[in-house]
Amino acid sequence: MTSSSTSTSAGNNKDTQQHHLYVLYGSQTGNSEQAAEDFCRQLRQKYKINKDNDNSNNDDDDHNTSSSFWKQHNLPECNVTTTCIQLDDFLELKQAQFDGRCIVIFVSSYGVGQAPLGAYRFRSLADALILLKKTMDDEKQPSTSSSLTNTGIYNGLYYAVCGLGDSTYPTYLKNPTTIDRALEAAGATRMQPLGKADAHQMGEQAQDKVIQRWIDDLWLPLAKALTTPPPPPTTTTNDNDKKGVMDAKEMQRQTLQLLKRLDPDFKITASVGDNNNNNNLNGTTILIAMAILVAIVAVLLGTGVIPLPTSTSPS
Ligand SMILES: Cc1cc2nc3c(=O)[nH]c(=O)nc-3n(C[C@H](O)[C@H](O)[C@H](O)COP(=O)(O)O)c2cc1C
Repeated sequence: MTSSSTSTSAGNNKDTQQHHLYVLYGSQTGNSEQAAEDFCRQLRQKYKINKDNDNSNNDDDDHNTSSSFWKQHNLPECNVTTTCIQLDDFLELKQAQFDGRCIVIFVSSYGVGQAPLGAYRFRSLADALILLKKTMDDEKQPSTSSSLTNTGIYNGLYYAVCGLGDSTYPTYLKNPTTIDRALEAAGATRMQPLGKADAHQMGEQAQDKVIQRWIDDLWLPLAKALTTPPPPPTTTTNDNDKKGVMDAKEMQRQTLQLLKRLDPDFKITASVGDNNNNNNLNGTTILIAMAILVAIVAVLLGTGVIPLPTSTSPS
């Protein structure tokens, strides 16, 4: 499936902050996809901005108080839009646009601890990020090995992963665990611990109940992450210990570069291509080059440097 849906938590007001959240999923039999969609639907209710003291429009849930979630928690009011999309579609169709500073992931394990449908590419990205981190750690001097380093690609990105699996498999939650660790290894900040929703459990520990509790626990850390002003951005990963925030465009560029290295067939659209790659001619550059060429030919013809073809009349 390659569909995505975008929705918003509230109407627009000029004083209201605007934030965008990608809700990503990888799902073989639909459980993670359902959880992601439920999350987006609940977010619209939870984060909605109520008009002050307007209780006339009573909804059938417990969130319809005169004070919004934001006010209750003393946070600046936010209009949060979400895009619910498969993990690999985020990389391929959205070209890894990390512009919202936050991502929330619902993903299962399939096969033997492998990725489910629509998450293979994201999993290979995760494996590569972990390998990159390991290589960096191995190269570090023993005297400094105690200080944590990361690849720095996702410094400044907030994330949370809810994993779905089945504890009867020896590879229980292997895929969500790998993705969770990879994002941390790349410098992203975990908003809350990995969710462990086990299809084998019943009662209070049943998969859907665990997912709902994980979602309920996320509202506040997510709201804080969305409204915390980011430190000044950096475009370098050289000094990882500085933990400077990576510019979103740079996160995107480095992710796409890595994906291209993992799979040379991976398509990077021209508009988000490698900034350092001068082979990326855009439409304007080509038009200007053509205009200059036409002007040069006109001058050469006008000055007689290039003779005009003489017409021969039929005898
Ligand atoms: C063929 C098959 C393989 C599975 N492999 C794993 C596995 O390796 N690790 C795990 O934790 N769960 C495994 N599961 C359980 C699923 O992850 C679990 O049912 C989950 O709820 C599916 O969510 P989804 O519909 O979003 O894919 C497997 C299930 C099936 C049917």
